Amino acid sequence: APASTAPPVNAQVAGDWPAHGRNAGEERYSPLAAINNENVNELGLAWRFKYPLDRVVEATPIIADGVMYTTGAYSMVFALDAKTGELLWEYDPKVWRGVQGRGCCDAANRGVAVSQGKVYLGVYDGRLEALDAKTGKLLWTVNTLIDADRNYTISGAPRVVKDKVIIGNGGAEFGVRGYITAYDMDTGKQAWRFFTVPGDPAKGDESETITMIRKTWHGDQYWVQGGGGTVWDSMAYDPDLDLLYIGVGNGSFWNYKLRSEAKGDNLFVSSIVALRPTTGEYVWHYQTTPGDAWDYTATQHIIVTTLPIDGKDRRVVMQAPKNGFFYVLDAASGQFISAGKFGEITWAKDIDPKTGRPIVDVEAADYWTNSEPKTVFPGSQGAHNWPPMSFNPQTGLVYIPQQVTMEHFVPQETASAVQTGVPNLGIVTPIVPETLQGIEELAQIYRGNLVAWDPVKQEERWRHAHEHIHNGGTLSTAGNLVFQGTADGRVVAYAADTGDKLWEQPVTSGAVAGPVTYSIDGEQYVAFNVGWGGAFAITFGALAQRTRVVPDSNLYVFKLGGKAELPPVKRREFELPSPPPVTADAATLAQGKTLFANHCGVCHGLAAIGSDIIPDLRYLPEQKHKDFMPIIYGLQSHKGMPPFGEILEQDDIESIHQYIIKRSHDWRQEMLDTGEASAVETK
Ligand SMILES: O=C(O)c1cc(C(=O)O)c2c(n1)C(=O)C(=O)c1cc(C(=O)O)[nH]c1-2
Ligand SMILES: [Ca+2]
Repeated sequence: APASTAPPVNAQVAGDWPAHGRNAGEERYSPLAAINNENVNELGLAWRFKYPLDRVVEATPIIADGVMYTTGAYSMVFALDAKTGELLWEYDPKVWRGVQGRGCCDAANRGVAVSQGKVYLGVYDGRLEALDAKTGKLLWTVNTLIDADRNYTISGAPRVVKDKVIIGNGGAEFGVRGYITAYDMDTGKQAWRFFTVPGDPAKGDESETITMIRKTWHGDQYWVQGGGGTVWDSMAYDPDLDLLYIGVGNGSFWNYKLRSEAKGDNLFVSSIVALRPTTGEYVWHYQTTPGDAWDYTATQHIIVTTLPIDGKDRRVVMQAPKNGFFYVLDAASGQFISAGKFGEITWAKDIDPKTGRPIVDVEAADYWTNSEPKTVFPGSQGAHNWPPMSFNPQTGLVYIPQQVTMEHFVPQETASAVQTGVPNLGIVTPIVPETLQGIEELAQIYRGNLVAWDPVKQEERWRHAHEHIHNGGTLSTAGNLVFQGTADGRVVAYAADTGDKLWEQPVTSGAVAGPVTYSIDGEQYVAFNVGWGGAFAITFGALAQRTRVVPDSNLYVFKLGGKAELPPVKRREFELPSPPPVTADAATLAQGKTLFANHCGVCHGLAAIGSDIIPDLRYLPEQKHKDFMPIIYGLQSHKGMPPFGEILEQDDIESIHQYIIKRSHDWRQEMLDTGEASAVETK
């Protein structure tokens, strides 16, 4: 095996899944082959763990010394006997659920890091915590946030590199300044902090790196808004080069003109940056989308491995960011080696092989210069989002949860000020169709694919089409297998070389997380976290509801000949809602529509179409209509409904309520007209 398969911790234990991407380079490849393309159809359930909350599950479990550590919504941690599924301990960081309003993308958590008897957890509200791996007892906690008034959240998994534990955060859709911080893994004492974008010039630059990148920003607004560049998911480490690679997110505002007068590259937005893990010192960067204006984060999974390039083994960094190009870079220098289109792209024609810069299609994608709305591929969900890919050194292929997305970018003329709990993009909130027919038309475009990509030739080897986008991450093994869960609630195994589908099992909900494999006492297991949620599932409910999956979050562990009973699989049936009458006039409804889009749609679904993980407001029961005002004022903040009392006036709330009622009637009528609903009237 190439050097890159040496895991960072528990190096000797081939059967473990000791770190987020299994090894330091995060290949998500396991050398285990007891389960293989010959026998994978004999997989049966070994055990299952039911999460207490039927909400989003994005975690990659860690398996070390026979224990599995996984997380559910609101950063809750569960330690399970990896052989039996017995719950050993659980830890609830008691996140105040109302902080949900500060998150763009659901109460997600992508898992913990485990090292030397400690479990490290990034908490949704910005804490980083260390727990005793044996007992789950809290050992230390630090607040990683620099500004309590800004909308920072943590969804990502911390990484342990040498003696440091490292974590970033999210929030670039709201207006924050991105950074990443390293803490001493024993004490939690801060070791270093690396800002990804420049801050208030009056306060001075924190480092020469900040002075360097400030030259790529223009105007006097970028730092007021925060600039973005959040490090909300990917990191990888190369032990030989001693480099930490971080994936940096989109700019804030999205709108390039409002953010930086449509000038400059805006470093390190949408970049991969290499740092010294001991000091946080800058080493190199590669920017995938200079002057990003489309939420083209480069936070997607980073893999460090060795590839044969022009006949010579070369250490490389690979990424398939939202922007649709697959990149191979030199791991030591960041030098551009090659790129290929793995997604549907209209924003750029190609990458200039000499400079490594994209050739932007101004006509197709520039919505800011002439304030002209543009429809651009990919959209903000990306050609690939956070669900991790995997690299199999045997086939030489990367397995990408690819997707086709697009977006109508409608620019705002003037910028709004940052406000707690309010997204702030510098564009009009994305529009989705309100009618079933419109949704079906859009759904013909929004498609997911499992793509097997040859990173050396930069070409596709095979693909499987999925009905929906936002499918799960991938795992590849020495058993010539690729595993992936799907948005419509299946877990599937494919042959890694040919792509033949070999095994499939329906499960209780949509699967978005990356699966893992491990072995105990000579027996191999494959684990899938299943729990529908995340940005697409909640915000784009119009499309996401088509999967018909219901919130029913479980961790499924399979083995050859497993005999445990699978729970019944239910799918959503659309019933007829029975809303109260609409009493508002057209102008009030129009106002309600805009307010809903700006304040409610992120969680309850644009156009008030929800996938019912977070309540689908078209189906609000009578009592909730009665309590509408107190709920908006915080009556249910303990359940995740943020208080909007300081954000919305009573008239605003009334118009939002009327708009929701109107949408409920529209839906009811469509159900009747199309015969879609199961004929039952609901109360
Ligand atoms: O810019 C950011 O700070 C930020 C943060 C997050 C997050 O923390 O989950 C997401 C995104 N952006 C984002 O653009 C995105 O598409 C996304 C999807 C998800 C998810 O969990 O499904 N999170 C995020
Ligand atoms: Ca983003």
